[in-house]
Amino acid sequence: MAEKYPKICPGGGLIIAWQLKGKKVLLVGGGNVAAGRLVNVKDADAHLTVMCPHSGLGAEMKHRIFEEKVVDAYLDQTFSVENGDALVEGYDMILTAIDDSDLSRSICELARRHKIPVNVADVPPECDFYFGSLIRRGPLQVMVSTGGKGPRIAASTRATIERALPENIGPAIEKVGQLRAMLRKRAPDQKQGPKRMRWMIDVCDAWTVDELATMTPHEMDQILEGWEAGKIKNARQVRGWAWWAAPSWQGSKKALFGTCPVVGYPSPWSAGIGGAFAGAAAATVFFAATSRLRR
Ligand SMILES: C[C@@]1(CC(=O)O)c2cc3[nH]c(cc4nc(cc5[nH]c(cc(n2)[C@H]1CCC(=O)O)[C@@](C)(CC(=O)O)[C@@H]5CCC(=O)O)C(CC(=O)O)=C4CCC(=O)O)c(CCC(=O)O)c3CC(=O)O
Ligand SMILES: NC(=O)C1=CN([C@@H]2O[C@H](COP(=O)(O)OP(=O)(O)OC[C@H]3O[C@@H](n4cnc5c(N)ncnc54)[C@H](O)[C@@H]3O)[C@@H](O)[C@H]2O)C=CC1
Repeated sequence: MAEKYPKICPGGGLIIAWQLKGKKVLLVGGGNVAAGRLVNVKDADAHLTVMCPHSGLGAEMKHRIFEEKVVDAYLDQTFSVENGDALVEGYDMILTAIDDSDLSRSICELARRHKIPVNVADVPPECDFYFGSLIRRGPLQVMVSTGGKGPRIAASTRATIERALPENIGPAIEKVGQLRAMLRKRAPDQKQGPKRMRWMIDVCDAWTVDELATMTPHEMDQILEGWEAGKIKNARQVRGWAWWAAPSWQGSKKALFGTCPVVGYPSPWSAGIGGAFAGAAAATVFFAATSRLRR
């Protein structure tokens, strides 16, 4: 019997989209790993301070600090535990990416005392959270984690997922965001929540990713005209004959007759049709052969 409720699988981490906008992050270190952390936290709009002596900065970190200027504060100094309390004061998150695990552990203890969440790149058991292998397509974010067990496998799994993503997934989500905002304006009442959600689910399911990605504001208005009557207009109804020439239909043609971009096997449709023909041909040959034997 199928489980009624999802099974609890202990031993994982909590995968969440932590909102860091404007939060103060201290990053200690300036090598390649620190440069990777920088991308992660700046993608989340954090206020970032980098602490690392100038002589220790790698090429990417130098570029980020002095050319791209995405680092909000740069402190040209080494972290020392003697004045550690003063150094960590006021931060919302601390990240270390240094080649000194004793110092990493000390920074970790300091952060705990100050109740600041901390990630220590070289001492996984001490971390409050791990980083993962990431995909970013506009508003879409995918993270793969192996709980620290196999970072390389996290990266290769991420690459597999990346290849499976529809090309237009980012713009499609942007457009859905706009449509949702327009719907909230048209139907702002809290009590309409369940109807709003049902309607959004049905619209998202009725339009393909390519169709959503190419939706115009005028088409959104047309879809919204169906809201009061609880009607869901799909792309063919909104676009009429133009739909047949639209990129989404070209995409559907590819799905029917092309090859799968992930593993390279032919589309299930053409494979199915081809398989049926091949099956029929084989059966005919078999029948012909056996009937000849019978004769
Ligand atoms: C715990 C964690 C740190 C944290 O977040 O706290 C951690 C820890 C460590 N990694 C080490 C090594 C390698 N790390 C990578 C790659 C990545 N590592 C990443 C994350 C994490 N690595 C966190 C857990 C992630 C998870 O859940 O799986 C990724 C996913 C994201 C990112 O770094 O931003 C990024 C891929 C990004 C991408 O390409 O998409 C490779 C492969 C490569 O470079 O190609 C190798 C060499 C192969 C190997 O060693 O396996 C070592 C040294 C071990 C030693 O000294 O022997 C430690 C420390 C230790 O394990 O003790
Ligand atoms: N993805 C991950 O999480 C991975 C983690 N690691 C671990 O992460 C750590 C950092 O790796 P890399 O960037 O390759 O090392 P790296 O040796 O290139 O860089 C270390 C950096 O720390 C700085 N540093 C050292 N002591 C400091 C101090 N007291 N205050 C401020 N800055 C200080 C150095 O100047 C240098 O910029 C290593 O310990 C490594 O084992 C390694 C590979 C992957």
